[in-house]
Amino acid sequence: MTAGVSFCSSSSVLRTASSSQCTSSSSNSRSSRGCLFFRSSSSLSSSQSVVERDGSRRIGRGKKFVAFASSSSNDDNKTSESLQSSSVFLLGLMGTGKTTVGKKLADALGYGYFDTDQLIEQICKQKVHEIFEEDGEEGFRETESAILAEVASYKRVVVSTGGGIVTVRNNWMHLHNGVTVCLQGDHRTLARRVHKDGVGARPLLKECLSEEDEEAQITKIEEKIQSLWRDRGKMYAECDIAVSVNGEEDEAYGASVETIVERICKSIDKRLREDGKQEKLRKGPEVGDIEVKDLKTGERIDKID
Ligand SMILES: Nc1ncnc2c1ncn2[C@@H]1O[C@H](COP(=O)(O)OP(=O)(O)O)[C@@H](O)[C@H]1O
Ligand SMILES: O=C(O)C1=C[C@@H](OP(=O)(O)O)[C@@H](O)[C@H](O)C1
Repeated sequence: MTAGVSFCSSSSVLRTASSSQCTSSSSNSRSSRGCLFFRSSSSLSSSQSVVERDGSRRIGRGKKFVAFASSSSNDDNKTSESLQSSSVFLLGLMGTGKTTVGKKLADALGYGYFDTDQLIEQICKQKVHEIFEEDGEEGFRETESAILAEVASYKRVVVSTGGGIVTVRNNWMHLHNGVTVCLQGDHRTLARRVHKDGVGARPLLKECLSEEDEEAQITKIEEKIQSLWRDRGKMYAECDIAVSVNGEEDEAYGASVETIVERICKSIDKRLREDGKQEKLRKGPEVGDIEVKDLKTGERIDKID
C-alpha cells in the first residue's frame, strides 16, 4: 500500500512544538502539507500521563516526545494494571462517542490520547469532509491507515478511531496490538447525536442533507447508520469487547460519558482477567492464534487467492 502520509522521521511522528524543524523527504503532495505537532512539554500539567513507545517510557515533562493527556486522576488503577501498558482502541459507528469518551477514558487510566480523525486533520490541514471531496474515500482510508500504523506503535494510549477504520483488513494488524473496544448504541440515539453536530461534518451523511424538518432528517441519518451497521457489523464483532452507550429511556442521547467510561473499565477488567486475553497480550503469538477472516462475513479464510 502506498500510504498518503509520510512523517518527519519514522521514529518521531509525534513531536513537541519545540522540535519544530520538520521536513519531509516525500514527494507526496499530502505529506508536504505539514507535520504534526503536539503541545510543548512545558505546557503539560503536573498530572500527566506516561506514554510508552517501542518499550521505552517517555514521561511527559522535560522529555522530547510527548503524547498528551490532560490529567491522570487514575481512579481506575485496577484497569490500568490489568492492561499492563497495552493501548486501548475505541471503535464503533459514527456517533457512538469514540472521541468524547476516549478523552475521559484516557484521563481515567492515566494514558495518553490520540484521535485518528483529529490527527488526519492536523497533518493534512484539511477537514475530513474536504479530504473525502478531494481524494475520495479511498484516499482518506490510506491516510487513516498510515496514521493508525504510527499511533499503534505507542503503548499506554487510548486511540479514538474513525467509524470506517474496521473496513481495511491491514488495519486490524495494528488494532490487535491493543485491546479493541467497540462502542454500540441504539441507532436512533446515534442519529440524534450526529444530527446535533451537523451532517456536513461527516461526509458519509452527505446524502442526508435536505430541507426536511429535524425529525425527518434524523430518520434519514438513522437509515444511513443502519445500512453502515449491515455492512460493518461483522467487522466490529472482531473487537475484544463491546460496550453499550445506551441510557435510560429518558436519556435521548444515551448514557452519560462517566457511565460509559465506567462500563468500559469494568468490561476491560472482566475480559482481561477472566478470558485470558491478558496472557495473550503478554506473550508473542503462537501458531493457531493467527487466523485470517473475511471482513464482510466474519468467516475464516483458509486460502488467500
Ligand atoms: N454520552 C454522551 N452523551 C451525550 N452526548 C454525547 C455522548 N457521547 C457523545 N456525545 C455527542 O455525540 C456527538 C458525537 O460524539 P463523538 O464523540 O464525536 O462520536 P464519534 O467520535 O464516535 O463519531 C457529539 O456531539 C458528542 O458531544
Ligand atoms: O464511518 C466512517 O466511515 C467515518 C466516520 C468518521 O469518524 P467518526 O466515527 O468519529 O464520526 C470519519 O472518520 C469519516 O467521516 C468516515
